[in-house]
Parts: sequence; C-alpha cells; structure tokens
Amino acid sequence: MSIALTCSNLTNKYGRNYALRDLDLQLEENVIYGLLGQNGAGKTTLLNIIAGGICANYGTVKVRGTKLGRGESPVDFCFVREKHKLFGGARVIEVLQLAANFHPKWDWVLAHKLLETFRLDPNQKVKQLSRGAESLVGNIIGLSSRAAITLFDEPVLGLDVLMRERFYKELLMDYANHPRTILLSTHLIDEIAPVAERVYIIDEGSLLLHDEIHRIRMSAYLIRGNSIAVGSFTEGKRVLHTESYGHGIQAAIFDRLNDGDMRMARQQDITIESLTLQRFFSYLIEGGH
Ligand SMILES: Nc1ncnc2c1ncn2[C@@H]1O[C@H](COP(=O)(O)OP(=O)(O)OP(=O)(O)O)[C@@H](O)[C@H]1O
Repeated sequence: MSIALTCSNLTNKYGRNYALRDLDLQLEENVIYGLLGQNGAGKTTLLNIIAGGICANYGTVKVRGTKLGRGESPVDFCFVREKHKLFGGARVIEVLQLAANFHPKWDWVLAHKLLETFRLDPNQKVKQLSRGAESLVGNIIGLSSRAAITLFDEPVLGLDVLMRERFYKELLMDYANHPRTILLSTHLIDEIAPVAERVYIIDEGSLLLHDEIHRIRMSAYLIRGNSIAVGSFTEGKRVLHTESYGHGIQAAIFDRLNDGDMRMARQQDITIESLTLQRFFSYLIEGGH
C-alpha cells in the first residue's frame, strides 16, 4: 500500500469558528474516495488546504511523504472546484486548452469524447453556460488531466440524473484504464457508493468515520421490535439512533451481526433490515455529537 497524500491534525478557523478541527486523512494511491459531509461540514475548506489555496492554522499536508509548503500545490494534481473561476469571456475549448497546458498527462482524445458525451458546444462562451454545463466543463478538466491526485468538489451539482450517471460512468471507465487517486466531495452518499471504494465522513470540521463502503453496507442495520427485546439485542452494539415505531421501537445500529445475533432476532421476533447508506449517513451525523 503506498500513500499518495496525508493530512495530519488539520485545523482551520474563520474568525472564531472552526471549519476544520484536528482532521486526519490519508489517501492511498489508485483508490477512489468519497468525502462526505453536510453543508458547512468543512469539505471545501479541506480541499482548498490540500490544493494550497488556504493555509491551515495548524497541521500538515504531505504528498508522497514530502510536506507541502505554504500555498504550495501538489505536483501532478487537479482540483475541480465547486465554484469555478472559469474565464467568463472565453470559449469552452479555450478553457480546456488552458487547462491542458497545466497538466502533462492531459488526453485530448478523452476531452473531445467527453464534450460529445456531455453535449457541450466547444465554441460556446463559458458565461453563457448553465450551472450544470459549467460543472461539466470542470469535470472534463478533472478527467482529461489524468492527474495522479484529482479532487472534485461537488462534481454533480446542478447536473440532471442522466448527466450525473454519464459523469460517474465516464469516471469509472477512465479510472479502469488509468488508475489514480480521486477524491469526490458530496453530501449524496448513495450516488457515490457505486463509484467510491472508501469514504471519509466529516461533520463540523471533525472526522466522524473513515471506512470502506462495502464494510459500512455490511454493518448498517435497522432493528425493530418491542423495546425490551431491541434493548437487549442492541446492548454492547454501536447504536446510532432510536425512535418509537408502532408499539415498539426501531434502532439504527452500526455493527457486524453474527449467527448468534440472527438466532436471537428470530427468537425475540425482531426484524432486521439493511439501512440505505443515505439513512446511515443521516443517523451517523445526528448521533455524532
Ligand atoms: N471564507 C469564509 N469565511 C468565513 N467562514 C467560512 C468561509 N468559508 C467557509 N466558512 C465556514 O466554514 C465552515 C466550513 O465551510 P465549507 O465551505 O468548508 O463546508 P462544505 O462542507 O464545503 O459546505 P458545502 O457542502 O455547503 O459546500 C462553514 O461553517 C462555513 O460557513
């Protein structure tokens, strides 16, 4: 396992408010990560610090073991921002030409294919693009750059379902042939689940969870039954949330279940359902404090 990027103890304040608190994050080479958090969780701040656009008040960013200096960006790196600062008067193709100059592994064949797939007119002025089309120009840059470390901040913002699906499909196809380290920030866990292998979940600037998506799926359950049975079933397990349900209660848990648990559930008339990742995410955030 080789490490592409390490953030240690990152802390950042805007005035008196913490945007990040003592955050640690480690990205391995050639893995797609999701960075999840609600609005204001600190995702953009974290990505900006990695990109060298903001200096953290405290903490370090290392790329392949070497600490980045103040304002320094990683080498062979691409950051697709949520709010682009694309040159409004320029045409789409001119923006791509400019981006190509900064990325030595840029692939024009891919860029032209993506223009077609995303139905963008290369000669249209950027300032005339819709919000979604602007996101797509950023996403073409992110994919065509083939940078070893690529960060996408909310890449599907403003995109309709069809374009979202196309973006994720193109990302996975290109990644299969050109593996690299990709971090996708979003608050939509269900959408990135088929794409990302691992997730970092942050809230109020702190890390709540870092895990593989498939392990989360195998540990996130909704338990229902009468309150005494559910209480004894969940004893010693990580309970994220409980609420009344009919005449009994339901509890969201984050724990692996074994054969003994399944036997007990049958004996106690308890039902067990898998939680959707989005509900798991909500319960985790609600119970995270
Ligand atoms: N320039 C700024 N000045 C003051 N406060 C800021 C600034 N930028 C961000 N913040 C605050 O820092 C916190 C983290 O914001 P950030 O944009 O990093 O979150 P986010 O997870 O990217 O949110 P979103 O999903 O809404 O884009 C929020 O409380 C936000 O209000």
